[in-house]
Amino acid sequence: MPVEQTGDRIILKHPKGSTAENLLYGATVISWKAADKRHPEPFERLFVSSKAFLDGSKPVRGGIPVVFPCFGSPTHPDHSRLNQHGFARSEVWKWDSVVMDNEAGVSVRLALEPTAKITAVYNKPFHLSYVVTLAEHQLSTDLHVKNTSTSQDFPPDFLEFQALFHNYVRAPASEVLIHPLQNLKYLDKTNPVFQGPKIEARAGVDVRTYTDSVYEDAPQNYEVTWPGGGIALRSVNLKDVVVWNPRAEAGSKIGDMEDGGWERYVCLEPGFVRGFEKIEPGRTWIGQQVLSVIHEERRMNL
Ligand SMILES: O=P(O)(O)OC[C@H]1O[C@H](O)[C@H](O)[C@@H](O)[C@@H]1O
Repeated sequence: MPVEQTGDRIILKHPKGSTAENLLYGATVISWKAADKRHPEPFERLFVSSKAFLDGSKPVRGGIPVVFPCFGSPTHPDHSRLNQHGFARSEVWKWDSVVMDNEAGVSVRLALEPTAKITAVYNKPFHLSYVVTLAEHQLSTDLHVKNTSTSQDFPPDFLEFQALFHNYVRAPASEVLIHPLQNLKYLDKTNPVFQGPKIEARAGVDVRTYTDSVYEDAPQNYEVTWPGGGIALRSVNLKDVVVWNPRAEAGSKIGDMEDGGWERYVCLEPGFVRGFEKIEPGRTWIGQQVLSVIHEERRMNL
């Protein structure tokens, strides 16, 4: 069976050998295994901390948590009672359907609607659906956000939100380079005194020191490479991108981070996180990303 649902998770298997695993909790992708031309056996492409909680008691430290409707601490009045990064990553989503099941891709849809628990902290009408698609060398995730308000009032009952895919890309963190981010404006969240905006001077961005940078109006087409491997990331409607690695400086203070875990991943997170996306009643917004295996050695010349 290309799609298997066990109690709390969904397993996708592509006929060419790649696999993915999705928890209903947070709709979090916790595993994506894919081969490349040099390694014909599929291997893990995402990082999940060995100390991560997978039982629904805490957002998963790793994989691809879905951030909605706020990124970081809430700044919008509609989000004032929410935790950091919102509720989508810490609610149990519903299984919806198999969207596609052929050589082109194996694809499933999960959904999240207001529950009493959500409404107690976020009283806005919405419907989320999340489509995860596995191809031989690719994983795509699409978040559909619908404003389900039927209000005819003026001004309209807008749904205002931020959204982001918090990808923990498994990689030798001390050796990765991410590009193209040069000349982009970014906020440096590691700096308690002056966050910016600053301008990125580097052709290839590394994470050898504690990094938490929010790039604005980015190209939505990136590569993270290291000697012997890499992942390409393309996004749609996610104009910003965050690069995060806590290193020991901040990582050693994260309770569910395994020792030295920061050496084994870089977070490359496409999102709409500067300002707010705003949709009218009845309207749907779609944010999408495609993660692709890079097959050949593609080291930047810096
Ligand atoms: O610990 P979490 O709530 O999962 O957040 C983990 C990280 O997420 C993003 O990358 C933010 O830019 C960071 O500031 C934050 O530390």
